[in-house]
Amino acid sequence: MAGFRATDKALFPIKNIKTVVQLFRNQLEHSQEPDLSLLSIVAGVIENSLTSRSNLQICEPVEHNCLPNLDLETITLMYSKFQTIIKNAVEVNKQRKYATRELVKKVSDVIWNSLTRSYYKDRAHLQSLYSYLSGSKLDCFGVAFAVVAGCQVLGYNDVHLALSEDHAWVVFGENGSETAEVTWHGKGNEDKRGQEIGKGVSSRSWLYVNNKPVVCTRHMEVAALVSAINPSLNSNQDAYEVSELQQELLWLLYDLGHLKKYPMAIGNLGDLEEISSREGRVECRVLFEEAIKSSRSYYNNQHVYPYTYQGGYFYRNKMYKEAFESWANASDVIRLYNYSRDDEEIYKEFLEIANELIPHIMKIESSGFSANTILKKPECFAHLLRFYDGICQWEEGSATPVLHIGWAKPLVNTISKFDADVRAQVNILCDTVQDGAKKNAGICNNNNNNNYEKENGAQTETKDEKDTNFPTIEALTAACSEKLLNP
Ligand SMILES: CC1(C)CN=C(N2CCN(c3ncnc4sc(CC(F)F)cc34)CC2)S1
Repeated sequence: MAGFRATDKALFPIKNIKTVVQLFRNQLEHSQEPDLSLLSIVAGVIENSLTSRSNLQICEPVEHNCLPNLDLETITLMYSKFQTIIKNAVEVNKQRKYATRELVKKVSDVIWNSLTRSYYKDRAHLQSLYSYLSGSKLDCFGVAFAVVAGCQVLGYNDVHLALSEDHAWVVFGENGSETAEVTWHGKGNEDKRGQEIGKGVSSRSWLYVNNKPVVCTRHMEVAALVSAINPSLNSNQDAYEVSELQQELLWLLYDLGHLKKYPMAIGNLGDLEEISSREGRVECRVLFEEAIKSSRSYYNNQHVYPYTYQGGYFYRNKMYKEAFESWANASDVIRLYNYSRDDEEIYKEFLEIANELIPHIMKIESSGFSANTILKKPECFAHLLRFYDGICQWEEGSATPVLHIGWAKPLVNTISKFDADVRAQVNILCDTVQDGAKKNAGICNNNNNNNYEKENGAQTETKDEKDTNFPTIEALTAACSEKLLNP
């Protein structure tokens, strides 16, 4: 059983970050299960008190990492309140070892029906049990987390959090073989709570990551609540103590091995390290590489965010060739999915890369001041083609279109910045067509006569002599723009 033990209570009143980390360490290293409701309440109290308007007190510089007084009374009251809400609402059949779909749905209903009627769901700081217990508000992730914490209170340790890159649900039963929706997703969509995770069309959408979600252990659920800590004070400032606490807790979880199978949490830690790196720790660049390795090792390389974490890092550090490669790798992931209306988040990600970040880079690079400009590098052109090709292939076979005229101008603008002699050095190789995975007519084959069948997208490599068998880049560009202009 989990629990708020004497060794934990002895740490109160908690006055600094070091002691909060100690509480998490006690919970994580103790043989029993870490107590999700206790840790979520503690993290939530700290976050909300340091990011709420009311508390813009200037911390005593002496302590520097000063925290609001976390006294035992406050935490115990909320901890008991959550236990009472759950235990009073759900009678437990002691004989059952595993949760049933009815039980999971019942816990989801208890949380769902106790939420404030209507509130701005995308607001920050709505992810913790503190938010639920003090304001009856939770965001989409927060509802799923609260359901898992509720099932832990009832003793069902088979119920675990399953995470895609933009959604959360639960697994339960023997070997976690059952799945259930427990929260909503996106705006204006009917919630599917109680249903098992789609086997149909939706399962081929990015939202369900081709059935390769991060299925959490209890310890990884602690990593999820820590990852969900939101230090933002407003749209351009963070509360220093909150992000420092998040960084310390992520390093604790990293050292204990609980981030190994959690690419996004590793990426979060990489972002925090880029902002303020810790002595004696690996460079943030290594963390972004580890997140990619984790996705490749455990999730069949079906996750996009590890590459956009890395691409964002390269972009911010003016490493544009490397950024192009990361984004092309992200595009190689998305090309095998079918775009569905639930995939807005990743659509916006690719739209920003294609129509904001890449054009910005092209503008800088063609301003003529950069000596060793990427415009002379055929591998940069190759990465860009692979990036655009992946988005085109993403659209192919999808019920919902991806591209529209708004994509065409920046795309053609970008491609035309590379001189013919640079473009000529890019050799487009075609994979043999394989069965099974998403087949597609690449952006180039419907407009030229060569057998430009491709599976998993066009491979490109730089080659010095021009190879006449392959489509000229003009044909490719024409194909691109023709496809864009007449979808
Ligand atoms: C490269 C980016 C644009 C930067 N931040 C990104 N994030 C992606 C989402 N984030 C996450 N970080 C840890 N765990 C999770 S679980 C989840 C889905 C939600 F519905 F539960 C999201 C998410 C953190 C921030 S992707």
